[in-house]
Amino acid sequence: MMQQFYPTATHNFQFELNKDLHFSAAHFIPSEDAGKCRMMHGHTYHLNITIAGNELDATGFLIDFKLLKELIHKKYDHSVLNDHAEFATKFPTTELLAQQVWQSIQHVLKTKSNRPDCLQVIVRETPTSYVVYRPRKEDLS
Ligand SMILES: Nc1nc2c(c(=O)[nH]1)N=C([C@H](O)[C@H](O)COP(=O)(O)OP(=O)(O)OP(=O)(O)O)CN2
Ligand SMILES: [Zn+2]
Repeated sequence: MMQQFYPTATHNFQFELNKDLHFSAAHFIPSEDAGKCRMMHGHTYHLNITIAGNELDATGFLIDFKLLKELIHKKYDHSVLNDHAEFATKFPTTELLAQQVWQSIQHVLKTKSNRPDCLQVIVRETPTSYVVYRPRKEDLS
């Protein structure tokens, strides 16, 4: 688990939920600028996902923690990130993975009647490197 202090997303929602999850995957960055990362290699990616909203569902959930894990872990664990359709025309950098995770989650949140939003995705690729992705206001529901 990414047990540390996280950068925080500022907002005025009443409820904020955070989910830590991790998955193992391989990738390569086939760019001249990527140095040794042009070669296939693997990481255990550690993620922190922030969801916020003012309304809960009938169960009293903002969103089920389990759903977030299912969405992301099932999709990427023990896979080659470059093989996924979303990385057919772009490289699976930490930045673009964080953006993609946000898009996958927000797509599902939009179907929920209580309409929570994903405000932040942190992807840690190595013990010393991580990215924080936050949507623009106009990207939210
Ligand atoms: N802005 C980005 N820079 C780099 C990315 C990236 O996704 N976004 N990715 C890589 C490589 O994939 C690499 O796996 C991670 O790089 P790095 O943090 O440099 O890994 P090291 O273990 O070598 O880092 P130390 O400084 O030795 O801890 C490269 N750059
Ligand atoms: Zn890498």
